[in-house]
Amino acid sequence: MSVSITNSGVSESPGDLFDAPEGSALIHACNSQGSWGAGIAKVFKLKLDQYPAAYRYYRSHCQTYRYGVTNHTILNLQAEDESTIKVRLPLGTALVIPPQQSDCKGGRKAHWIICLFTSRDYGKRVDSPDMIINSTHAALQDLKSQVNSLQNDIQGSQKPPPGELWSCRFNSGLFGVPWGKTRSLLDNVGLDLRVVYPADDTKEIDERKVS
Ligand SMILES: Nc1ncnc2c1ncn2[C@@H]1O[C@H](COP(=O)(O)OP(=O)(O)OC[C@H]2O[C@H](OP(=O)(O)O)[C@H](O)[C@@H]2O)[C@@H](O)[C@H]1O
Repeated sequence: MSVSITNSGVSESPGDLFDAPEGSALIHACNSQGSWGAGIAKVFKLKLDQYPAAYRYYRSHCQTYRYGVTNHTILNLQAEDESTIKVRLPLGTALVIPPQQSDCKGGRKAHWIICLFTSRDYGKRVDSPDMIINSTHAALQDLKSQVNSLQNDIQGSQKPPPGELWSCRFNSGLFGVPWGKTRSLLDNVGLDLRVVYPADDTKEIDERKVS
């Protein structure tokens, strides 16, 4: 039985991320290497007829950090004290890609694409679950600050801010992080967000909560 689970501004229900309404933002987890090679990212890329410009935008963003080492300080949530960790940008940040004109042709929906940089690498070299949680926490704080600026700057900007924020159960697939860990961060970041998951992903949130 599918249950819509709501906690603060986060709701969960079966659905397809790409069914998000016109003008909404699609959130997914990304690596810093500029690869949308598998998982839901691959669906984004395979929907290349839908988001080619957004992919190029993400990839060029990663390439600006490829050679220079630009440090970014994030909280180490596993430490007792408020200790921090130095990581390389764009890890621990969010890239908010406005709808790209060339992606919206032929009646295709205009979607914002939000890339949360939660692991530096992917595949066998993916970061540890603890490290992914630290980067996710930092990236969500960054996203909240950017969404607030976009919403406060309506007069100044050309584009309306993102409508609804839709997300998949990011980090829980190829990045191998139990969904409950990421969901706990979403519950505490203070963003209104709709999480959708494939109908066959029948694990309820409580089953995914980790001790
Ligand atoms: N249409 C849809 N609507 C809603 N939910 C959907 C869906 N299709 C699948 N899902 C679910 O969305 C969750 C995340 O699934 P993923 O494994 O993709 O993402 P992740 O966040 O764990 O890992 C990120 C790395 O995976 C990629 O691949 P590469 O690294 O490029 O090789 C990236 O690039 C990153 O690096 C899983 O629960 C899927 O069931």
